[in-house]
Amino acid sequence: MLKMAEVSIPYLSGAKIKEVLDYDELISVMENAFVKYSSGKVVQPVRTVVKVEKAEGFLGLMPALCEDEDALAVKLVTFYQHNQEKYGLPTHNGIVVVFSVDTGIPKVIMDGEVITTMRTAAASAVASKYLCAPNPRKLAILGSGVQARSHFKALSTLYKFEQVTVWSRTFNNAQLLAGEINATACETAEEAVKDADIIVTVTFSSKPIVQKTWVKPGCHINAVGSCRPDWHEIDPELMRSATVYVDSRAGAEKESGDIILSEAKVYAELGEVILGTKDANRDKTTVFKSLGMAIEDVLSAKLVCDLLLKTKKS
Ligand SMILES: NC(=O)C1=CN([C@@H]2O[C@H](COP(=O)(O)OP(=O)(O)OC[C@H]3O[C@@H](n4cnc5c(N)ncnc54)[C@H](O)[C@@H]3O)[C@@H](O)[C@H]2O)C=CC1
Ligand SMILES: O=C([O-])C1=[NH+]CCC1
Repeated sequence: MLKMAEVSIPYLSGAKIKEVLDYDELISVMENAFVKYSSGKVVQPVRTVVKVEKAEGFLGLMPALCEDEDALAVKLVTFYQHNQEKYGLPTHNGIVVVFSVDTGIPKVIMDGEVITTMRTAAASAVASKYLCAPNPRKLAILGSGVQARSHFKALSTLYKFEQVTVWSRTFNNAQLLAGEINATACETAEEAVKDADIIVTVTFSSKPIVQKTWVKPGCHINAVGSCRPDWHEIDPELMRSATVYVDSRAGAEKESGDIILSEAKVYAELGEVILGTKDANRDKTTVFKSLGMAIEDVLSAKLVCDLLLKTKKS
């Protein structure tokens, strides 16, 4: 067995990861991540976040261990909301470091951007699968960045939508995305969400972008932005009147402005619904408040290792 000083740690690029990951497989890996988390099989402290005042950015430290899955890793991720407009760079960047559970020696370092992009959308797909009413016809996407695109792809693996609408702060960006995915660009968020069966909120807004009176009763909302305690994307009235599901109660209580500012009650973790210990209120308006969990990254990274190491050997 090699000692740390003798190890040369391989690096897997985002391009390599993109070649091997697909949404079908990731959706089932995310389902397992939620189950393992909500059955107490995961050691995962709430994310440590360092604010980078100068750039209005944040660095998040996200470790997790799941002995059942022989998986120990940490994601280090930055979210710098002005990167795109200032530098033409992605707003989320990072790496995942995978360790041997047995020896604690780092095995692989890999890009964290592609994993973040894809696993977040796969997580929302799992939430939609369990929480939305049967046969959703209309999808509304609020936001037109990286997650807007990945959510469209992930949700399209589960559903054939008759109508997809896009709203973005800048109408031109909504049009651009709508052109790519054959959707309708809307001038207002109200118009976009009208009669939608599934709504995805994927912006950096710190103020609500969707109001209770605009949404069809019984719709399902994947609320994916607003990962700070003083940011929210969803109208507090809507939060209080919906059945609210989260990825992690501990994370939601500390990090989610949508929950903290509205004082909405969390009904269940998504993992509890999958386990069957909490109901999926499909006939009611449901919100899945996603903050992102380290175990999602850890199990995604394990999948990448399995796929790429297998590919290498054959
Ligand atoms: N829950 C989770 O696991 C994850 C959540 N996120 C969050 O999802 C959101 C979207 O992420 P990406 O698509 O990667 O970012 P992005 O930078 O690619 O896209 C952001 C979108 O938000 C819009 N936007 C920015 N400021 C806005 C404002 N004040 N009002 C309305 N729209 C605004 C931009 O125009 C753009 O359409 C972010 O809040 C991000 O932190 C991202 C990764 C994981
Ligand atoms: O889970 C994650 O990686 C993130 N959640 C919000 C910003 C990044």
